[in-house]
Amino acid sequence: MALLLKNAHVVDPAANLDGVLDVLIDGDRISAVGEGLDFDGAEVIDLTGKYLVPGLVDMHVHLREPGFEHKGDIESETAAAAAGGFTGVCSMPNTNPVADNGTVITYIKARAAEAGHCRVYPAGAMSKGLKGEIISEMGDMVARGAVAFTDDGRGIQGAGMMRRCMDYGKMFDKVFMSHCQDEDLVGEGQVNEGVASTRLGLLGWPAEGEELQISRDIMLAELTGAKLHIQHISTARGLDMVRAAKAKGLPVTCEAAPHHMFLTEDAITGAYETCFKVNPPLRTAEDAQAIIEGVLDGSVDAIVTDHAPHADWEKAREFELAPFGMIGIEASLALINTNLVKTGKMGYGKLVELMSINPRKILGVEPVSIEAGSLADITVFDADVEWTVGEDGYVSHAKNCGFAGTKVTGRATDVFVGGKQTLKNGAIC
Ligand SMILES: NC(=O)N[C@@H](CC(=O)O)C(=O)O
Ligand SMILES: [Zn+2]
Ligand SMILES: [Zn+2]
Repeated sequence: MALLLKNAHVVDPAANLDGVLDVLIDGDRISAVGEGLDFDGAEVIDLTGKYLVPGLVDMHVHLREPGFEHKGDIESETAAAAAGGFTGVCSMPNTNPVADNGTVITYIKARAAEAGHCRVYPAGAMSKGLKGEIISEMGDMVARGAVAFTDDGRGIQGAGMMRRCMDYGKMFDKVFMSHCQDEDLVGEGQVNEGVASTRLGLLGWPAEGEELQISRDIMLAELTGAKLHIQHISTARGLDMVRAAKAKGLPVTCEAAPHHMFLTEDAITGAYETCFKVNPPLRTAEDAQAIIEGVLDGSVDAIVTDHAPHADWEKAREFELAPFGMIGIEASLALINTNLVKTGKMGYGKLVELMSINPRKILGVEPVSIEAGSLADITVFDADVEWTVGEDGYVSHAKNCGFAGTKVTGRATDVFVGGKQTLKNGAIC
């Protein structure tokens, strides 16, 4: 049956739209956009007062399945994505078995289709077992639907190996996404090296441990001609390197997570606050400010969450023993709305670029826009509703959110994926 979405405030810079319109969906595609649309037999959904945008995509998410279902699984974490307003996510390969071959990619896609909450665009590992030694089965993974390569969870340590991955893999025309961490320099680092590590008596994870690999990978992208995307960028200097690469015309993009913009190392007041243990670590206030400025000036291409579910018992340990990572996919839209849009720093058009248009572009997946013929992947949100992160629990299997208790404004109400509703009035369908 056709669906007629009435009276929403449509924002889509790609289609040059910013105003109240109706959207007609027929099957999995949008069939008309305009004022006062009518369609015989269509189910009508009134969206007066709400924003309607091309479906949001979070290009950095850990779904944990296969292998770490005690943290979360494809069903629970894609449902959390829908609750957060996302129509698609890019899944990271640090599962067990690692997503380093076509069979695992096929498994992830099949489980995601079965769950039906959002699209999953799987990233395949660059190296077998994320060991940084042998190139993964890149061609086989691409043939089964992998959209990008990354060893996320770790970085490729050897520059020669990274070069070989890029040289070999660039024939598939996919982006190389880099988790930048020089393991020899970072060692057992727990929190940002400097004031936080000194104050807490924890080993430091220096900014240089990230920046060295950002700089290396930019040089290797130039050497090989491969497309490079820097993951979860967290330092001012790292971002300047990306800026310089872009100015040179290199195919380099980067992403940033809300926790590296709106939380700093100062949030960690005790050695048991493991919800703030993330990789790369929360940095200084100056770094966080620089990342926000990068988002506003276009140096940061995409907002991601690096949604990283962990079990309570894994996080309820001493800082050194707890795993790195926090969840974030249910709060991301609200955090950006609250801190960047409602404060007047940017508009919804920019939000759509950062959370919808650019992620699809970087991943090379079919673009979506609010116009006839486009896939009907659509996010609808209430920009003014106030709520507190975590107060009603999470749809995610995990609770390790560094923003728990934060008052925010704005929340997704309805999500459509290929014309099928996956979130209805804030409830998972
Ligand atoms: N970011 C994190 O702190 N953790 C991620 C790994 C990663 O993204 O590098 C995880 O898999 O838990
Ligand atoms: Zn990472
Ligand atoms: Zn990650």
